[in-house]
Amino acid sequence: MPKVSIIGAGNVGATAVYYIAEKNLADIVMVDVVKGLPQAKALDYLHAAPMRNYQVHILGTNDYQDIKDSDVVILTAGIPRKPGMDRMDLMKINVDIAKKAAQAIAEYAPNAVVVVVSNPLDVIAMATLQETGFALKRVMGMAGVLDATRFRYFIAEKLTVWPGDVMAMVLGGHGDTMVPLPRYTRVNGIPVTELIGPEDLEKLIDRTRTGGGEIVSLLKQGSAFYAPGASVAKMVEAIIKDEKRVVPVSAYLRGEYGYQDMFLGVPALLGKNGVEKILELPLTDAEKTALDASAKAVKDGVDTLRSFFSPG
Ligand SMILES: NC(=O)c1ccc[n+]([C@@H]2O[C@H](COP(=O)([O-])OP(=O)(O)OC[C@H]3O[C@@H](n4cnc5c(N)ncnc54)[C@H](O)[C@@H]3O)[C@@H](O)[C@H]2O)c1
Ligand SMILES: O=C(O)C[C@H](O)C(=O)O
Repeated sequence: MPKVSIIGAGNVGATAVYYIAEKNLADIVMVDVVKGLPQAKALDYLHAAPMRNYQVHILGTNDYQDIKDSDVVILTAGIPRKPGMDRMDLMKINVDIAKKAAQAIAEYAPNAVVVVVSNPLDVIAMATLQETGFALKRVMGMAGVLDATRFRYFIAEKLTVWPGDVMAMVLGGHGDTMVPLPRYTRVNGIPVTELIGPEDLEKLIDRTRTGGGEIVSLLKQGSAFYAPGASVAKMVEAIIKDEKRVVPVSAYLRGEYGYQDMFLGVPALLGKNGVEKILELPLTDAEKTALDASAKAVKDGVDTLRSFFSPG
């Protein structure tokens, strides 16, 4: 049985456990700094095993050593935002948490593929890559799967069609500058641009961009976790089953789309080795301009990250 470890047994971490266990994908280890929390959640899940036919084991622990030899490690440790906050406002606290987790991952799970979830996503992915020293393709961020499923849902709701029939692509950083791409979005093969007019489509794009924020303002404290947990499980499945799925992933770029030395959401082929290939889509001038703006927002975040660690 493959082994998946989830650092952070909060809302996203524990929800990802649910989806992974429901599909019997892997043995799961949940690590958290809060004493008793991961143990209680693991036990609670195991109590459901007879009814839900779980064949996987679930361990809750405060000891990073238990992630030993994991195939995949998911990093969800960190604080979520509150209404009025931008994801970048979480950087200082979450970078420190991510660095500690990354050191433990490098020590105990040196062969793992790492999926970063903590925000600001594309910046924390960079910090995790630096701290683990892992091969570039073995560290990635989860964002595009979530942003695309939101776009898919909003389109399906508008058209009253089966949500699974909508396939969408969202590129860029995981912030309000993300770039949903209607030209690469289809309803069972039909371009969405044939089915929804430009004005209505623009409204759905805006709602996708601010989809996380909409939930933050409704919840009042904390952020989304059901769809994020399901997005994590989809990526875990693609990796451990070596599915070679094409999904938007925050991947380290070395010149793709014209960007260097940064994580950004791009379509990628996901398999047992991590990000096995980055697919470069032809973009119109308007799409590229929007992606440039999104990349700039991420780059500014990475510059801030560097300033935290520069001497003086
Ligand atoms: N990438 C995305 O699309 C996406 C989606 C949703 C949430 N997020 C981000 O994920 C993060 C977690 O969100 P959440 O709703 O689960 O928050 P949460 O507060 O419910 O859970 C976070 C957990 O991390 C734990 N933690 C803190 N420091 C730790 C450490 N050093 N080691 C292990 N565990 C530690 C906390 O005790 C807590 O249980 C936030 O930063 C949030 O912004 C990202
Ligand atoms: O919006 C947030 O802060 C959490 C997450 O990034 C999301 O998109 O739901």
